[in-house]
This record gives sequence, structure tokens and C-alpha cells, in this order.
Amino acid sequence: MGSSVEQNILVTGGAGFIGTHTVVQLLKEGFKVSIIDNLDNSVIEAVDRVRELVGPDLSKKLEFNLGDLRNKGDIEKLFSKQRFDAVIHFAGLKAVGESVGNPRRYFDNNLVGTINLYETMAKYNCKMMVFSSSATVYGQPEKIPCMEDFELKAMNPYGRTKLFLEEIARDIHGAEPEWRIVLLRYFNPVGAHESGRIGEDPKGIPNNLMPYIQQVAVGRLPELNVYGHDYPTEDGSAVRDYIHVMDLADGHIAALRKLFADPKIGCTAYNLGTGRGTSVLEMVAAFEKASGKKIPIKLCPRRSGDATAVYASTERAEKELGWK
Ligand SMILES: NC(=O)c1ccc[n+]([C@@H]2O[C@H](COP(=O)([O-])OP(=O)(O)OC[C@H]3O[C@@H](n4cnc5c(N)ncnc54)[C@H](O)[C@@H]3O)[C@@H](O)[C@H]2O)c1
Ligand SMILES: O=c1ccn([C@@H]2O[C@H](COP(=O)(O)OP(=O)(O)O[C@H]3O[C@H](CO)[C@H](O)[C@H](O)[C@H]3O)[C@@H](O)[C@H]2O)c(=O)[nH]1
Repeated sequence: MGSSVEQNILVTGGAGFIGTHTVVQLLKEGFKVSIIDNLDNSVIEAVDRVRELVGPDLSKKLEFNLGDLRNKGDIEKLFSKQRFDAVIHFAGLKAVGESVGNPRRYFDNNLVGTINLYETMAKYNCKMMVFSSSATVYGQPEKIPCMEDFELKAMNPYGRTKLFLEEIARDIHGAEPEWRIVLLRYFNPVGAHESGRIGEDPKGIPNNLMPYIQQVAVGRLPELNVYGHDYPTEDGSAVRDYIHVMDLADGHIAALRKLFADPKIGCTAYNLGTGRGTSVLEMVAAFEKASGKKIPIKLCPRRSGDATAVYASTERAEKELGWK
């Protein structure tokens, strides 16, 4: 189903993991897309593969711009030559451990980049934004499932950039109510496009569970360290809400449609998760079953800063975005 009027969307960080999957869905839904990415954590081949997946006709509606949000001039160049109806803002750094060792890099990239983006959007009167937030803003939630109105607290510099950026969005909307901003709090994105042509391929040793399991499966790493087997959960391992990246991509389409359709949306946060908790050991078992490969594991102490169990309440996204 294409949209009746062709809307033009700027996608920051569109060459990355969630970005590429979302751009495929945007093009298929009839949107025109411009990506800005500095390729800090991605490769241009990923954009070539998006073109391959959508075919030559839809590819004509995709433009790639090499640029860095920390340089206001790079953003200005885009806005001065075309009108954008909305921005989906993925660009940012996301490695928790790295942010602890080098917080200034995170504040510079995530905060300065986003502030530059808001400034330029305001200048060109483009006031609709879908922002990549994270379940990390719930810290160690006192209750589960996490609901959007829970108290927010971040536990590391990366998490603080997401929390600050949520606060910045609420303040901008508070002062200039014409802004429409959707804050999407992703839980744990996993998986890849069904073609296998795009996906998550982090550089170096992965921090996250799924890419780590995948590297064990292909023999690049010898075994999976299971961090924590004495949590007060059914099997002792930690519980998360793993959401397929294609579902997440569709969540962005739903959020965009909501922005365009609802002048009263204001600045609203939505959880994007499945609402189901899965333990680390259950993930390993599910992967073994699906792939037919044995994943050797080593039971290790808890990883510092990890929560016991986090999963989403999906009620608000279901009710207001029509997304599940
Ligand atoms: N993947 C997750 O587990 C997860 C969970 C919650 C939230 N998020 C957030 O979602 C967003 C996308 O995550 P992802 O997994 O696709 O990450 P990713 O690293 O694959 O994609 C981010 C993209 O942004 C680009 N980028 C970074 N800084 C930039 C800058 N200053 N200017 C231009 N481009 C820049 C990178 O090169 C990369 O292509 C991030 O903001 C991340 O914090 C991710
Ligand atoms: O090699 C590994 C990697 C992870 N885990 C465990 O697997 C679970 C999930 O860990 P991930 O690192 O995959 O994901 P997190 O829940 O820690 O964090 C991710 O999701 C958060 C949102 O919930 C934030 O967005 C954060 O940036 C992002 O990395 C945790 O219990 C972790 O200890 C292992 O046992 N072994």
C-alpha cells in the first residue's frame, strides 16, 4: 500500500542496523527517503543492498548523503535543497561499555548531533520527528512490564544521552507546541531481513547477546558466556524482551503515520517490544532449535549494571499506533 501523497523523510543513521531495515519498509510504503550517515558504524554496501532489495524503481526514491550531524553544515546542505515532511533520527553511538570509558564522545555525538538537527529542522520549519530512544531509560525497573509513565533513570553515559534527549524533546515541545515528536523506546532488537542481505554485523567482538550467539554458531567464537545464572528468574538467567527488527521497522511506519495524522500527538513515548520476557538460556535453546547447531555455553558471574528482568507493556503502542 503506497501513501497517496509522496512524503519525503530524512533518515539519520539510515545505513545502520535498524535504519536499513526501516528504509526498506519506508520505500515499500511509498515514501521518498534521504539518508544522512557518517558511516561510523556502518558500510555503504548496506545501502547498496537496500537498493537491491527494493528494486530499481523504488531505488530512485532513495538518496544517500555522507555527512555528520555534528557538522551543522552537513545538515543545512540537505535542508536547503529539499523539503522534508519528517525526520526519523537513528544516528547515534550505542555501546554501553564504550560510553563508560569515553563519555565525552557520547555527549558530543549523541547530544550535539541531535541539537544541531533540531536547530536546522526549526529553521526550515520541519517539526515532526521520530526519535530512537531505548528501554535503557527505565534503568532497573521496579516492576515489569515497563509502562511508559514509569520513573526514568539511566545507569550509564549512553543511557543518559537517551534520557537527556528525551527531556530535550519534551522541553522543545513544551516551548513550541507545534512540534510533533514520537519517542520510540526499543527493547532488544534482533534478527534480520528475511533475504539475509542486510542484518546486524557489529565490528569486533559483539556486546549483545544475539550477535554473540551467531558468532559462536559460525565458529568465530568458541562459546557463549552466560552472564548470571543466579537471578531470581525461572532458570536463573536474565530476562529481556527481544523484538524482531522488521517489526521494529514497521513500528516506525506506524509512528510516522500517527505523526502525520494526529495534530495532538505532542511529544509522546511508546515502548516497542513484544511484551514477552525471554531468558538468556531460552534464547540459546531457541537458537539451537532453529539452526540445528549446538551453542556451547559457559556460566559466568552477572555482568555489572545488568537488570534482572525487563520487558515492555505494549498497550500504548497497540492502542495508539495500531502496532503489535
Ligand atoms: N540496536 C539496539 O540494541 C538499540 C536499542 C535501543 C536503542 N537503539 C538506538 O537506535 C538507533 C539505531 O541503532 P542501530 O542498532 O541501528 O545502530 P547502528 O550503529 O547500526 O546505526 C546507527 C547509524 O548512525 C550512524 N551515525 C552515528 N553517529 C552519527 C553522526 N554523528 N552523524 C551521522 N551518522 C551517524 C552510524 O554510522 C550508523 O550507521 C541508535 O540511536 C541506538 O542508540 C538501538
Ligand atoms: O555475551 C553475552 C551477551 C549478553 N548476555 C546477556 O544477555 C542479556 C541481553 O544483553 P544485551 O547486551 O544483548 O542487551 P541489554 O539488555 O543489556 O541492552 C540492550 O538493550 C537495552 C534496552 O533494553 C539498551 O538499548 C542497550 O543499549 C542494548 O545494548 C543480558 O542479560 C546479558 O547479560 C550474555 O549472557 N552473554
